[in-house]
Formats: sequence, structure tokens, C-alpha cells
Amino acid sequence: MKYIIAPSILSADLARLGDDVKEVLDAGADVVHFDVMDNHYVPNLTFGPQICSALRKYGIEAPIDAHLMVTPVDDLIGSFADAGATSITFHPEASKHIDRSLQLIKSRGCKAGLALNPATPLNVLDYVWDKLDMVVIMSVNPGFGGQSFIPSALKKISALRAAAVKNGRDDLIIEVDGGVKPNNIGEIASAGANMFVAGSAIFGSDDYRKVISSMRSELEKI
Ligand SMILES: O=C(CO)[C@H](O)[C@H](O)COP(=O)(O)O
Repeated sequence: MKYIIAPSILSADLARLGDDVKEVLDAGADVVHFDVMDNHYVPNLTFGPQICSALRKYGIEAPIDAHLMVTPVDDLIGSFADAGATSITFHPEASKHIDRSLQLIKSRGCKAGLALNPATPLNVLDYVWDKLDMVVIMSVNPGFGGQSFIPSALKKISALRAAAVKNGRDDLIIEVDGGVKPNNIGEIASAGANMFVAGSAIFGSDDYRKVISSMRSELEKI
């Protein structure tokens, strides 16, 4: 299985974001995870499409995974697609019309996904399987980096992988976000995840290559 490592720029050095993102990609990361927080859906405020576009202008060519922790959702979908996002995910509680928001993302040529909070059940996916490229299992409550992985996420990841297969979606990307570290990435992957967001574990280290390599060597053991 192809495993995707996506550093969350929430924990990057924001005063030198372009360089920090280049460094983490040079160190072996696959995707830039871009946390968008609005101080409304979540109690924190980060960055908007201008920063995404600035990263593109700075020469970042890797996929950018925009995780919208905002409400309302739809107005920002077009802005992030224009700004160069490759995939856009949002929280079902944040959109009045989940199916419409997913369609909007796909119509702009981006991969589409739903992000499920720790207490959000999987049945929200029941009627939109055909519109999902990815599902984000939040293994922390959204809003802040540096929190601990919530263990019940493992059971949820396994149930999601089984449901995806049952619904003919063996290709579904299962992204896990929150508290991912070299010492738990193996069990998270074994449960069925194939994309891993890690903020503090990577950007909090002074050797990005070493952390990413140790994550990859844990993944190779599976
Ligand atoms: O979406 C997020 C918080 O809402 C972050 O992406 C997530 O918490 C990653 O940070 P860390 O790896 O430090 O837990």
C-alpha cells in the first residue's frame, strides 16, 4: 500500500513558512496539510487561501491538502481551488448541504473528503460514498496541534476501512489527523489508514528527515 505522510503546517515556523515547507518536503514528506481554522467552527484562527496561493507562488509543487475547519464551507471551496489546493476536506457539521459541498469540490477538480470528529459517527458517509476520495478520521478534537491521540480512533479507522470495502470503495484514502507520531503510526496504519497528518511530531523536531524516515520504517514493518 502507498502511504502518504502529510506534515501539518499548523506547527511550522510561520515566520518562514515557505522555507519550512520546502525543507519538510525535501526531507521526504509527500503532501502539505493546510489547516484552515476560523475561530467559529473551531476555537482558533489560522490562515486562508492567500497563504495557500503564496506557497504556490513560492514554488511549492507538492499536493496541498486543505482541511477546512470553518463554517460556512462553500464560499471557501472555490477560493482554495483557485489558490492551488489539491484536496479539500470539511466537517459534516459545518455544511448545511454536505452532498452539495462535496459536488462543489469535485467540480473544481479537487479531491473531496469529509473530516469526522472523534464523536462523529461513520453513518454520515452512508449516502455520499461515490463522492468521497478521502475521509479524515480526527484522532483529536479539532482546533489545536500537539494534542494526544484518542485511542478510540483505531476502532473507527478499522470500521471505516471495512465499510469502504463493503461499499466498493477499496480506493478510499483514510487520512488520520491528530497525535500521529513514529511510535503509533504503525498501529494506525494496521487499522487501515494510509495517509498520516503529523504536525508537532515533525515540525517540533530539529531533524525532519529523521522523524519522517522513522515513520516510514514503522510503515515498512506492516
Ligand atoms: O487538524 C489539526 C488540529 O485541528 C492538526 O492537523 C492536528 O492536530 C495535527 O497536529 P499534531 O500532529 O500536532 O496533533
